[in-house]
Amino acid sequence: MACIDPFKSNGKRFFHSFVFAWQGIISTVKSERNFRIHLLASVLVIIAGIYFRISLLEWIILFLLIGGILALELINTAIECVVDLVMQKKYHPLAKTAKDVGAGAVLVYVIISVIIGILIFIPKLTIHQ
Ligand SMILES: Nc1ncnc2c1ncn2[C@@H]1O[C@H](COP(=O)(O)OP(=O)(O)OP(=O)(O)O)[C@@H](O)[C@H]1O
Repeated sequence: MACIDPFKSNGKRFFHSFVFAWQGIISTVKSERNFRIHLLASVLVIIAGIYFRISLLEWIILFLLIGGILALELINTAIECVVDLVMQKKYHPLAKTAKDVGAGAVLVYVIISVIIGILIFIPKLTIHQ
């Protein structure tokens, strides 16, 4: 939360915000199987990019897609946590909508990323044969 501790120096606050963000990423890696799958897929895509010697523009596109998926998955996890915290195991159609829409956002980005990945790598596969 902004301005929660006015006595902390700006430098310390800046450093702490990195530590908290890193803690959020680590807890998502530990708790979310989908996030781990996306991380593994990202590593495989990077290895494929090195193997096929893709262009600078293709690297930029790939990193935008990888970063987008991981960031969206983190936001989706945050939505799930807030819903679970508020609902305390109670059922509500709006809680379902919130979770399903968050998951849908990730799915849309994954589908687009797969299509772009195919457009980048399929021509390279045919050239290599
Ligand atoms: N409190 C709730 N009220 C209504 N529907 C819910 C609630 N919690 C989860 N759901 C719905 O139940 C289904 C499964 O949810 P669940 O929480 O098990 O998985 P998730 O959070 O969507 O994803 P993950 O696999 O990452 O845990 C989803 O359709 C979700 O929208």
